[in-house]
Amino acid sequence: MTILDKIIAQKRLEIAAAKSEKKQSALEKEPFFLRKTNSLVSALQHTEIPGIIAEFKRQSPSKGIINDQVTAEFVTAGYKEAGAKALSVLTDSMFFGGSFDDFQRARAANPEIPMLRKDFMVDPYQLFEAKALGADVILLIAACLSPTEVQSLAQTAHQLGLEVLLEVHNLEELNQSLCDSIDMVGVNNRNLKTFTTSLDTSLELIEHIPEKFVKISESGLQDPITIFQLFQQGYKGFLIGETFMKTADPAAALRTLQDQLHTIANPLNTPIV
Ligand SMILES: O=P(O)(O)OC[C@@H](O)[C@@H](O)c1c[nH]c2ccccc12
Repeated sequence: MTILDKIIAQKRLEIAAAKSEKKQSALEKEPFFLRKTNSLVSALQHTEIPGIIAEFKRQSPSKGIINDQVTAEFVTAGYKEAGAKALSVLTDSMFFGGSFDDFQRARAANPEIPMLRKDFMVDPYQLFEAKALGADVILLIAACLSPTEVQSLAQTAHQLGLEVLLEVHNLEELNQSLCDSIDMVGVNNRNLKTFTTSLDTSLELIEHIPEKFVKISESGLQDPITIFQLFQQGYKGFLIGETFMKTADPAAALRTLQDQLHTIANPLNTPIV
């Protein structure tokens, strides 16, 4: 059993429990359910420097605890202030230490920015949950869904006004799971079996992703020059968690990266004396 299998098995148990506690019809009555969402596609489409999607991530199966000293509202408000184009907040508790509470606190602190509910989505009920939490975007991971499931979850997400980010790790997943109902393709540089990250994944897959999808590179990103190279290859968004979260002040780490990206994009923009 791979770690992904374990995560999905646990997720199905959690979903069954959640359904018996709160019906889908009750989720539809929650205050955020009818909220108009913020578009990640529009936020990334016309960006002149790499668009950073800054993630709030307390822990991961590969690294254990990354940061347990900070709150979601403090970090995400700092991320926005530092120039993040969007936020990603983990809601999986068992493996990533996230929670609905983290998501809601981040949402309340940042009403105007696109927010991704980062979790393992396998059931339409979770899309209703995402909407009720105030999410704008959901993630569908090709490695744990059949192509038919990707398509039907993506369609339901669209009916709820949520945008869809499809995550792939290799060409096979890309070819099998890509469909018209998704908005963005995220290439995950992390191999889910070995947990190692290789940016070659992003470099190799880019030419196979049709023009119309906004492209996002995910995981293991740190170096501004590399991020800029991927941007020049066609990636608009960059999903970054650990690089920021492993520091005492994640928003300050993002600010440094944003400054470096601006300098690379505009090297002559130094004051003339
Ligand atoms: O912390 P990193 O290496 O910057 O990676 C962020 C993000 O890409 C990663 O958390 C992630 C990508 N896809 C996922 C799916 C589930 C949980 C987490 C993830």
